[in-house]
Amino acid sequence: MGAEVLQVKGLNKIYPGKVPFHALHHIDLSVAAGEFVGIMGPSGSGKTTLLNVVSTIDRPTSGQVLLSGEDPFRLSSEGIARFRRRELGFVFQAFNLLDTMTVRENILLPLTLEGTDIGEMMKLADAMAKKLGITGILDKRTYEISGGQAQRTAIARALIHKPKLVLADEPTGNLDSKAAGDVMALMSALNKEEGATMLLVTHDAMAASYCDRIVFIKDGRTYSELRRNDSQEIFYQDILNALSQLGGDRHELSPVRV
Ligand SMILES: Nc1ncnc2c1ncn2[C@@H]1O[C@H](COP(=O)(O)OP(=O)(O)OP(=O)(O)O)[C@@H](O)[C@H]1O
Repeated sequence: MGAEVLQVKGLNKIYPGKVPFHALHHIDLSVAAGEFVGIMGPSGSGKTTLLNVVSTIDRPTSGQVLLSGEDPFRLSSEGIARFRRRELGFVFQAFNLLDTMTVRENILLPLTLEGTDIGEMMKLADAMAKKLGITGILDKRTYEISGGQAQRTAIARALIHKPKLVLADEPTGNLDSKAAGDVMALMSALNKEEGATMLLVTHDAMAASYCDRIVFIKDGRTYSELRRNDSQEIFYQDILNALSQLGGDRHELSPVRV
């Protein structure tokens, strides 16, 4: 593990409104280079809010978010957009692929936007597709592929430009358990082999058990933390125990969103 890729310091987020809502209270969180960290907590605890602020989609009310020591919120709005495109990779529950494009074109999107040389792009796409086991579908359109293949495509797109940090919001939320396990195993392999630093939000203890460390949040505050020391099976049990201590009813901790 290297230097810290992400440092969140004393982060507060208050949603303004007739009745302002204090969604995050003084969050401190660090993610080291090469780490794979999961964020878990009951529904409404602030996980998406935290991910939105870390990903520069939303601004902190106070406190700091540093990515490799740099505060992106000091940039102009155009600068923030460029920073997000270059330095971050995103994987969403709904895949967010462009369905007028092929799998290859989707994977290449971050490089196309940077104007990378075409020959270089093709080489990178082929190498990334091989790692994710999607070489055979590179010329298909996204409506011709399965959910698991769509998420692998999204992961390839998130990693192709070697971002500093990959942010994943419920990446297994739309997948059956077999496809979810395959996708998490691939994310874990890319984390280990490529040294990709990853931050994952999930309700799913199975998905979380692929992480190195889980940070639990409750009511907008960090509540506890678990590190994986033993086998994945033991870590999975530890996560289930921590979730039951965290409280919330079964529905709130269920992987099914309504
Ligand atoms: N734009 C907004 N304006 C006002 N309140 C908001 C806004 N977005 C979220 N909230 C509130 O902030 C709290 C945290 O929401 P957030 O979506 O971050 O929770 P979460 O842990 O991701 O929940 P879930 O697991 O259900 O997605 C909730 O009480 C929510 O109602």
